[in-house]
Amino acid sequence: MESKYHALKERAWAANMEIPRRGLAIYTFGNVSALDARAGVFAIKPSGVPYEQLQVEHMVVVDLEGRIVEGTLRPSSDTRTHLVLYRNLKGVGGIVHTHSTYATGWAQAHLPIPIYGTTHADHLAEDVPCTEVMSAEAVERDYEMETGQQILECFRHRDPLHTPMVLVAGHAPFAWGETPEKAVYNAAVLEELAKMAFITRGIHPEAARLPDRLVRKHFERKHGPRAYYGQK
Ligand SMILES: O=C(CO)[C@@H](O)[C@@H](O)COP(=O)(O)O
Repeated sequence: MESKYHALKERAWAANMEIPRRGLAIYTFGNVSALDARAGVFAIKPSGVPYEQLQVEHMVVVDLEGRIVEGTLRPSSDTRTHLVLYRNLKGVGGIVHTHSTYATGWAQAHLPIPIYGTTHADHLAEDVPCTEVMSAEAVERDYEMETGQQILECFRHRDPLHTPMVLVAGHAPFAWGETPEKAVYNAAVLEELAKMAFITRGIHPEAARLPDRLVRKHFERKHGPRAYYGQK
């Protein structure tokens, strides 16, 4: 008999299949989840399953208490990070974690991605934030939950739906969106912005950020007039 979560699992599976298709991860690096807010569950990629072997029935369904509701495989090792974000970021329907090369490079350097140009401003009106480096105590407590808390700390004064991405210092990027498809789109945009910024800084180490007036112009052209620019 078909699972009552088949549609959710299929949507999460399809979003995961976009990750290697967009060159955002190899083998098992990363994971995508999709939320069914009404049912109070999300479907997430199982841990350690290579994308090319992934099937819809492999997807694991987890409730917002972190309990496995359906699935025979172990959910992604990042499940508790997804859980923290779903519980606290209202309006988020899909979350992506990858180890995409350039964004991971900036995360490993513990640096936000500066807004150097209009390509960046078309998507965000601020630097891509990077979390603080996690303390040894937090690592020992619960690395995945603490990673989620570190991300929330970055968004204490930011609107997560206007800056739907973050670099986890020493680790790699997370991105999200109102839908899993939008979350994958944001993860792909993040990687492209990271690559462009890396090249810009390589050409000119002292490259200047885009002036605010141009940031505002490009962000408004895409998103309409807003009272904020990444800030709550
Ligand atoms: O970030 C990491 C490891 O650093 C994980 O996302 C990556 O290895 C994928 O793990 P899962 O296969 O989802 O458990």
